[in-house]
Amino acid sequence: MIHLKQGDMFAQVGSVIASLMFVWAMFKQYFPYELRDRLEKYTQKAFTFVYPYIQITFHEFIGERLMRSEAYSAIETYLSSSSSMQAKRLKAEVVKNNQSLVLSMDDHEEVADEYKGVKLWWASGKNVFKSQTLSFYQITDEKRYYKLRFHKRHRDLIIGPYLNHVLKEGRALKVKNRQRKLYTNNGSYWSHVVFEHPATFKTLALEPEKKKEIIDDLITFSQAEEFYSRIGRAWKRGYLLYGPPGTGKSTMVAAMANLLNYDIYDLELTAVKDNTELRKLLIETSSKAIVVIEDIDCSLDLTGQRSKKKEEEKQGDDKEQKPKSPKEERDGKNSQVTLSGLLNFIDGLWSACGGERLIVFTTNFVEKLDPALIRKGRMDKHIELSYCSFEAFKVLADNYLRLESHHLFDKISALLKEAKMTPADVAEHLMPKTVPGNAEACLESLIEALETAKEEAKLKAEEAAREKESSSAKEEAKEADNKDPISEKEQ
Ligand SMILES: Nc1ncnc2c1ncn2[C@@H]1O[C@H](COP(=O)(O)OP(=O)(O)OP(=O)(O)O)[C@@H](O)[C@H]1O
Repeated sequence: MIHLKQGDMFAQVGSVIASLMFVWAMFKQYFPYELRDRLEKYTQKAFTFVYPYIQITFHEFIGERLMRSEAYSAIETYLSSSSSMQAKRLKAEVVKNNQSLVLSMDDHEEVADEYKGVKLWWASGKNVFKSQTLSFYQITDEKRYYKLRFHKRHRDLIIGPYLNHVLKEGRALKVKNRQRKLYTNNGSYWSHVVFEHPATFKTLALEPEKKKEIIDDLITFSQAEEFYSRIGRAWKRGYLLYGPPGTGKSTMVAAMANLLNYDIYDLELTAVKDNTELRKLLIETSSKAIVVIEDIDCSLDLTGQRSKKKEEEKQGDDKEQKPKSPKEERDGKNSQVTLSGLLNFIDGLWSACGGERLIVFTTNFVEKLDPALIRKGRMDKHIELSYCSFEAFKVLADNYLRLESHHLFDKISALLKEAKMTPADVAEHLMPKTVPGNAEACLESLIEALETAKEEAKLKAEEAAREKESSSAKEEAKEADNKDPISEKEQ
């Protein structure tokens, strides 16, 4: 308490001195130059001696390119929590898809803060510049700043731990309030929309143990900044999601982003001209992001590029390159991104810029991918998403029909073991077709579809067995024909 009163007293002394300084600034021109210089030197000394406060200014813009300062915006967010309680004039900003309001102090307001029993003051202000005159209009430019004032005896505490605390809190609040984005690239530029996919791990149809393992892995990653820096690795992790179409690969990417509160950069590789453009796109991604390349096997002709190249070299294939067909052009075969460019994108020197990034590839044909692309260290975790199991079905039944058990579940469990059906197909049957929904009708429709799928699978298996039999009979006949007639005679 005494401390705070002392602080207030100093603040008053400070403001008297500041007024004197102002008067001095007005009248100093009437003094001879030499005297003025000396007077100024001694008044500065006296001022710092009497005025016991340190003042730090944080400008809104920094650098030659006038980038918005990260520290300024973290301070702005930090102060939004305390200033809304104290300041009388506030600015309002709507965030999170128009669902919440963030208040911050308006220009020329002052609020007090306290850290470990030490009081300090934050003031907001702005400088207005008249930059250009355009016919009748005067263009003005505003540059805002925050000023932090504290007693000089607390210098070490404020410059070190307190400012770190402000920046950390401010960044954390910003992440909490931010509206997440879904980016896509148009050539070498990212454009975005607000990311609003509702998928979560709770709604994802997957075996519980597998789900838990993935969630634990993701959370461990997101909290492992220190670990990654200790072991000297860039703070990023690669996920390869593979499996047939409709097994939830894209849904899982959305669930990952929702779990970790990350943005998604959906990279359309076929629209990227070359490796340089790819690197530029990578540099422009922020941290706390998932960079996803969907259907990587179709994106570019990267599959087994190395082995193909070797084969060509062996054959001494020096044929002239054929002109590309319109389909090839459309499919992005005109992109000059190479496998090595993509490998560099994943774990080259540039990949460490930004940090806290997941790189996710999805594919239906994992066996087609070049092993170098998916080796551990690049794609650290390989996750297979497959046909719907009974455990996965139970998640869908709970989501779609609010059913935890039903007398038809046993039948469905038995059928799912024999018939292959993707979660997407199962989900389609569980979609209510009437209002109000009829759960039993949905389950029966699923059973019917599973029985058909089972029948089809049986027919396919029989046909495959017949084909195998006839081809081995053909092989045997061929072998008999090729047998040496002399050795046969001898026998
Ligand atoms: N495991 C799952 N859990 C919940 N819903 C799923 C799951 N798999 C598929 N679905 C549903 O099926 C639809 C298609 O799924 P999704 O696009 O994620 O599959 P995919 O594996 O990415 O397919 P593709 O390989 O064709 O891109 C989704 O809208 C989702 O509702």
